[in-house]
Amino acid sequence: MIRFVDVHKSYRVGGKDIPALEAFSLDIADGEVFGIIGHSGAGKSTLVRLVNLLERPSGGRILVGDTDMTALAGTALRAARQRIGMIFQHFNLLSSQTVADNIAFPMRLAGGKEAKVIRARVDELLQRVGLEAHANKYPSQLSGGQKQRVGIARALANQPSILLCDEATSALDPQTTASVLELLAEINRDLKLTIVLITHEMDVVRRVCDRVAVLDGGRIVEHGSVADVFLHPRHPTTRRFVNEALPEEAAGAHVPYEHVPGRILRLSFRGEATWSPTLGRVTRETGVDFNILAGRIDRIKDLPYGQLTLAMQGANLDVALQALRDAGIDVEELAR
Ligand SMILES: Nc1ncnc2c1ncn2[C@@H]1O[C@H](COP(=O)(O)OP(=O)(O)OP(=O)(O)O)[C@@H](O)[C@H]1O
Repeated sequence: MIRFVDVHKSYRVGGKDIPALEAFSLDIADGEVFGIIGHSGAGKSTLVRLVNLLERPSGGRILVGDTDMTALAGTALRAARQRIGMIFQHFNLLSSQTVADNIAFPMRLAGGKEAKVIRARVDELLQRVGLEAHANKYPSQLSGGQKQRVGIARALANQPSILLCDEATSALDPQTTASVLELLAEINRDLKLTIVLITHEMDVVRRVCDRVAVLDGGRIVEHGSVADVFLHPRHPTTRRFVNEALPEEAAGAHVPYEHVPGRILRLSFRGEATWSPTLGRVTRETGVDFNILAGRIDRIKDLPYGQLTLAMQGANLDVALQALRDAGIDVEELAR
């Protein structure tokens, strides 16, 4: 568990304390992939760097498991940091060292391991990130995606229980982003490692995260399961992020409703409900008519979901809507 208790952070700039993060409390559970999304300057990097105390909070406490990180210094802090791996947007690899030496670096730094143990661990990590054939190359000979894989292998070297990802896919093209996110999801599943991932893209959150916090101007404005936040964003900032990932036109938001007869409703289906013919059954049983204005089926991490924007009409419409809700479908009225 990573626990932030009433944490806040200011930076001293020109003799003044400028707040970067307002007081917040947040729990991140063991083994989850937790996303932190926000625009530039929202405080994401500050938040993630508080976990391993690369930044010290101005107030409050940060607990990692039973350890109060804010109470640590010196050797104890270095030991605690070894249990927290980190990857970066620009990879931060040592350009004069080979891939294998970059991966071995944190183990050499920590000390106490024989060269052959380090070599075996490097081989294992190269295999995990799919870079067996590149051990003796230098970072400049690798693609961006391969560099980030080296960054991931290096972050895992000392068998951390937490992996912090600071905009880890922001410098990568969409296809490479997808493969790096897949690798992170696999690592989370196999190693039961907690991942804290910061990003400015909702699509990254949708693909890999279990829960998400939305940061705006140094405040957490919304947090919850990705399915809840993604399908029912409440705060305007969250809505903007979701709309960037799912352009509103695709959800039917710009259909001129005034010319469409009936009530305009958005139905959201999750999991099993995505595949069952509930809409057909309910409309048949209640004699309600519907017209599909927009729709999609996709996944939020491993959860299939669907959203349909419908114009519905009929004397039994309220009965039909209740039957849909009873079947576990979220029903939102967009216009009457
Ligand atoms: N070392 C620092 N000294 C002074 N101010 C800082 C420092 N680091 C960050 N800030 C300020 O704190 C606020 C939050 O910055 P932070 O880097 O955490 O945001 P961010 O959401 O990660 O943005 P980006 O995506 O651009 O990195 C910003 O106003 C920034 O200017």
